[in-house]
Amino acid sequence: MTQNNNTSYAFIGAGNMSGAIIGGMVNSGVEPSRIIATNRTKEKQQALKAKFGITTDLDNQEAIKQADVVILGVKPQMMADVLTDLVSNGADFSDKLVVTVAAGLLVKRYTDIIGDVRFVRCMPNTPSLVGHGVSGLYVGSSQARFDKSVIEQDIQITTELFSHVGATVWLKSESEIDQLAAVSGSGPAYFFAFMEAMANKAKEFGFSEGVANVMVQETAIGAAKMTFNKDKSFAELRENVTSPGGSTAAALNVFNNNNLQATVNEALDAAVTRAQEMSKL
Ligand SMILES: NC(=O)C1=CN([C@@H]2O[C@H](COP(=O)(O)OP(=O)(O)OC[C@H]3O[C@@H](n4cnc5c(N)ncnc54)[C@H](OP(=O)(O)O)[C@@H]3O)[C@@H](O)[C@H]2O)C=CC1
Ligand SMILES: O=C(O)[C@@H]1CCC=N1
Repeated sequence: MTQNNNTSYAFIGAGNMSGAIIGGMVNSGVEPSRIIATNRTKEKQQALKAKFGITTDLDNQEAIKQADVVILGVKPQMMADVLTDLVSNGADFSDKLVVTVAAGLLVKRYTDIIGDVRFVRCMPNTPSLVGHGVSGLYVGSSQARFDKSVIEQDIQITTELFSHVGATVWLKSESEIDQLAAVSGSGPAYFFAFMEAMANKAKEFGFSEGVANVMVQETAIGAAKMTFNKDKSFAELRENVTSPGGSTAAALNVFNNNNLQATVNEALDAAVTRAQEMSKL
């Protein structure tokens, strides 16, 4: 099975992450009738149906039956129970490509429950919704039992799927997923936290909430867009804003005196450590 205009997708668990991927897929032109989503509570499903026109009226078993690619989008803590329940109720993954987006769960944890099926681990991020996602991808070593051509096809199908919502990065070892997650998986939250802090200070200066938000939003998107100019590194772009002895230099000195790089290093290391801990739970 190569991905084509008929490939169908079932998202099991339609929360924040699945919703972002589904939205990004539909926005990039994937036919909504090829996308099924299930969720434990019905409100989120109904919202996705209303917004994107996808199919949401099937239960997990029927959704899996009808799909070529099954995307597992429940919380890591729930994954084993959800899969055990599916298998004990007869779910058959043998002709499916199964893709998980959960953090901190090793491939073996899945294949121990659902068997040695065709399997890809993905670490996406929520900017998938707006076509600027980053998806780290890893084909499990248990895939060694499949023909090289099957694995290559699965790599192609998954690359095409996640290319609909942004950039794809194939990883050579499963441990790299935790590192990629610390950068791009969790990364949007770091930028949101920084934006929140800047907007709070702008309001403290006396700007209205609306003006504070616009200043921060436009600055963030403008700065991000400028980094796609391949002629200039992040450091050069920073230097271009920073007049020697000027006000930007005064602000950056505060960040540096508070060890910005060391703080970022410590935060990303903490994310990796937590993902590693989760994989052992
Ligand atoms: N959010 C992010 O930025 C990222 C998340 N991830 C991964 O994505 C996964 C989902 O995270 P996120 O979307 O944030 O979490 P959410 O809680 O938003 O989504 C999980 C969804 O799964 C549903 N669910 C639970 N049990 C079942 C079931 N038996 N059948 C169908 N649906 C079920 C929940 O329903 P209910 O409405 O009842 O709670 C919920 O809507 C996690 O494994 C996380 O590690 C990966 C990268 C980034
Ligand atoms: O916080 C989490 O566990 C997931 C992984 C990356 C983003 N959200």
